Amino acid sequence: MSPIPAIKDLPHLDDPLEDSKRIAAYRAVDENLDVEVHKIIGIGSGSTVIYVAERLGQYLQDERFSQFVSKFICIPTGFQSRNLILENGLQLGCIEQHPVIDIAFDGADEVDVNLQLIKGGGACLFQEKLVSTSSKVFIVVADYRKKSSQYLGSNWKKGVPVEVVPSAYVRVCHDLKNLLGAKQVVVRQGGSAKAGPVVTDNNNFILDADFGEIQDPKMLHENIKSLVGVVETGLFIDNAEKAYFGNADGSVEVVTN
Ligand SMILES: O=C(CO)[C@H](O)[C@H](O)COP(=O)(O)O
Repeated sequence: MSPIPAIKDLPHLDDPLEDSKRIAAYRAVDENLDVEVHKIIGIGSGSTVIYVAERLGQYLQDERFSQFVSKFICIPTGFQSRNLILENGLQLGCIEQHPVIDIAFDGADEVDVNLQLIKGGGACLFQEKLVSTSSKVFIVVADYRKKSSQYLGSNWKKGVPVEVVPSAYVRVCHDLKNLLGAKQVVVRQGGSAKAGPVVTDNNNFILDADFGEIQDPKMLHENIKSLVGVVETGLFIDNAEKAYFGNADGSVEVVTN
């Protein structure tokens, strides 16, 4: 057993960007987790949420909190998230058994002033949305680059991620361009790690649809969702309660809805 490291005493990591992710995640956990109340915890995906799971692992090692945290059931948003839960000694659960989650933490690709989000840069958007919309409280953890300068699409230039059923991808590409006005739609590729498209944890494809700056993310989400073949969009609407943005100087900006 060892007490949770105090944030002010943490040694710097090799990369200041990593410091900013870690400080956002640690602060988000410390300020929002109530070990006596929260029992079912959603754990998102990406490089920032790694530090959320790490912090929960530290709580588990602290004798003041261990009896509570050892009983937490953590609900993953995909393969990576599942491994984070296990690697940090936390109990893994599934959303079929726990459809109501007390609190969830996840990263984001861009966050606007109203806490509307673009997510899905890691291709986990469907399960991330399932978990975040099943949570009583949803907290976003991000580094400073994710804070939108104005509209969604100002910072994240890769387009809105859209998860589609594989047999429908050509039809959805067509509809995104011709019905909804996307400037460009690409089928996300595995790159050097895989010839051909990325296949999600749900065996679907991801389309990245460039709509430029998005003035009405709610309407765009609803329009995309209405297309046949679309499983889910990476626009997370009216869901996040707070966002923690870590800065390179070690400060954290907290935005609340
Ligand atoms: O939506 C996601 C994965 O689908 C991630 O949460 C998002 O890409 C942010 O990742 P990171 O914390 O690495 O910046």
